Amino acid sequence: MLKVNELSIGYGLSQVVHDINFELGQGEILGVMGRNGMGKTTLFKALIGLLPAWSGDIRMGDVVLTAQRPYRRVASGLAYVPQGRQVFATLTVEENIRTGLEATGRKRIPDDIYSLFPVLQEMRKRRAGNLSGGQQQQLAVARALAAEPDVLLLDEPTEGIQPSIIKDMAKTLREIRRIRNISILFSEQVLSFAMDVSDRVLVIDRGRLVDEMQGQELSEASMAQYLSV
Ligand SMILES: Nc1ncnc2c1ncn2[C@@H]1O[C@H](COP(=O)(O)OP(=O)(O)OP(=O)(O)O)[C@@H](O)[C@H]1O
Repeated sequence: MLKVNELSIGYGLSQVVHDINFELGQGEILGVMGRNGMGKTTLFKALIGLLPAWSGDIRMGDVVLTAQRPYRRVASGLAYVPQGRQVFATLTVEENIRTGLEATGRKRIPDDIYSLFPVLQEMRKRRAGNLSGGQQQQLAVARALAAEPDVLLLDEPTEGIQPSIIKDMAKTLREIRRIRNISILFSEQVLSFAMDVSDRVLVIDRGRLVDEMQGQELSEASMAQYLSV
């Protein structure tokens, strides 16, 4: 599916991500875990094309995405849920979901979106700015899924969300994978969430991938040195 080879990224003269290599399998849920400032957001922005790669490449199957604009990457099957959600506060829920259709040329919201997120159907005429944090996160995921991606990128999906809602979100991601059979890459610091959803986890430390674990190997003990637990 998504393949990242020797990827380096930075800002100005300062390099933040160093020579990252990984591959996301078909239908796999893969986590990138690390503390604040380790380079997770930088990596995700480069994957979707909001930041240029300094070197290395990003591929979807045989298609090289590295120099493509974000909308081209969406057309190639990537979709991105940014950290902090960034829904359009003054647009309605339904209008927000429709913005996810733009790169695809399709007009119809896929049928499974409102069954995955019934609360969004109830609130589809409300302005997104009036939704709770958890509902906005659902909306951001729904908007990304409207593009019918093969790979869903989620940057710190639990940030600012209540623990009870975090459990629901883990369940929803597994359900999305079951229904759509897509691959999911997420970044995280919340260990319980990663334990709930991941097939596998990569650990990022100062911009380098330093460890890899299967989901069942995740524990407070195995991750203590990498997270603030
Ligand atoms: N626009 C920028 N210009 C310069 N340096 C930046 C910029 N954005 C981030 N950085 C630096 O890059 C490093 C990695 O930041 P990044 O946001 O990717 O980390 P993160 O792991 O996503 O952390 P967080 O959980 O806080 O979002 C940090 O040292 C940060 O200060």
